[in-house]
Amino acid sequence: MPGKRKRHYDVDFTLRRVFGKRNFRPLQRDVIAATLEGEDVYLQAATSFGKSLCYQLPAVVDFGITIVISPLLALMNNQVTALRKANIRVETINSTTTATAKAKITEDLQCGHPLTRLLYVTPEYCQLDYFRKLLRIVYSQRELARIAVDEAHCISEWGHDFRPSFQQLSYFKTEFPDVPIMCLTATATARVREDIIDTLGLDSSTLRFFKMTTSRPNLHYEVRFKNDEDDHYPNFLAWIRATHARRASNAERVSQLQSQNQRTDNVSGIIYTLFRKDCELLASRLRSDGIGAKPYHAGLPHTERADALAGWVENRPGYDVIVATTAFGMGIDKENVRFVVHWQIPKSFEGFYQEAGRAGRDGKASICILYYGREDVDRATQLMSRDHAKQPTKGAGAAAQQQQFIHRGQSLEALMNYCEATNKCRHKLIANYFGDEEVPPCDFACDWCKDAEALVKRKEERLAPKEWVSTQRELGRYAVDEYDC
Ligand SMILES: Nc1ncnc2c1ncn2[C@@H]1O[C@H](COP(=O)(O)OP(=O)(O)OP(=O)(O)O)[C@@H](O)[C@H]1O
Repeated sequence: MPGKRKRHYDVDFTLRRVFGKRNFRPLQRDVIAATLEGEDVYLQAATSFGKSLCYQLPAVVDFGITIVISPLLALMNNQVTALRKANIRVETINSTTTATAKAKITEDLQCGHPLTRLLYVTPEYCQLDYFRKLLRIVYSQRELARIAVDEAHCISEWGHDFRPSFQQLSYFKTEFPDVPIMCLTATATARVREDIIDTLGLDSSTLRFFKMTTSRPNLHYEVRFKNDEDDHYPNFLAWIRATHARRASNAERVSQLQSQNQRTDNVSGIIYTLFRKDCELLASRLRSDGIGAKPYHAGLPHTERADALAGWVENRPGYDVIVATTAFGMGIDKENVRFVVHWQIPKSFEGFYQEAGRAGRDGKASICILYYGREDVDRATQLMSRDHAKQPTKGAGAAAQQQQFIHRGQSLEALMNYCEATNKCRHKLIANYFGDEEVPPCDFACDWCKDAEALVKRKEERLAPKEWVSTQRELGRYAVDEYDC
């Protein structure tokens, strides 16, 4: 119910009974208490911290309905499936919702006292007059409990260009000033934070601000150097085969997996590529080498994508590795992802951290490998310029888009510096980028801490010289016009 509240909620009981968890993780309880008291909340915490619980649990214990604004279809469907398993009344309206299901949800909202506890929608849906009318009915009955904006960094990253609906989310504070808002993200620099707060119309003097470390100590970060002259596929294939062999030779691990009804030959992972072409090619190459791999990109039919995601989430044979463009993964919670590989430098630092963050969500050691070649930095830059060229050059949003383009360039440059760095722990480099105050632990969990000298040597041996790359660039060698992404 909107407004400042003081009511007793048995959150520990609900945590155990409904969500099946024994204890809160550090600060989850405080975040939950703040939103239940009717405060606006900003929560920034590492990937896999457990941010979703911070709005899901209040939605279950509190009166009224929680509207969750989520940017991606797969993410919504993933969360809805998980919540339904816990018998929580949750719905989603998106392009995959059937007309019958939509009519039922509408009816539930129209009565003003919805039985639905959580409703997942896109920012685009929040713009529809029809939906806003329904929200006003619920609000008039004091049953609009809270608004949660998941993956809130998308407001800043996408809202200025291809998803302008994010910019319209200030509607909630204007129309329902006493309904608490919670925004959640794993990846926001100080500038992005300000942008989020500003766009949502939140008052920073009263906003409850929770910012935790971005550190993921169980992730092992590694940069592998490459150049255009060499195919790095054999390097990856050798690595994954060695991983399979290691697992098969560990009798204890094999019997543990068997007792849990898990396949012993399933090393679940994701490979991110910048281009659709690479994505399909790589998946088929892996399959022909006996590794169960499926492609996933926005150009594939919805049914094929849904099948790839479902097979991978369920650990089905033949679906161990997803080869995806960035259309995959944000917010997806699959616990046993043992590796995330970037086939070339991703387009932004935030994207890199988010995607790497799909690994090791069960807390077990997992590896994040980034194949870095200087030639690819040029390709990523060109891709960005190509996206930018599609934006209108005049009109109200043009200046903001120009600014956004500059920020994207800075983010890519920061990632390039991360890859080139041979003088600092990778966990520390990530923490620096996101402005963490704490120094992250790294127990030999990065290539620099493991063996700095060997890292320097590999870099010298494998990267193309800067001068050579710049000459090739001038010759237009790295044009990406033929790529679809
Ligand atoms: N208190 C808890 N005890 C045990 N497990 C928890 C707890 N809170 C959350 N989890 C589990 O942690 C995992 C990650 O949670 P969640 O998906 O909410 O992460 P997130 O912070 O949104 O991460 P990302 O930003 O990467 O999407 C989930 O499997 C969730 O069930």
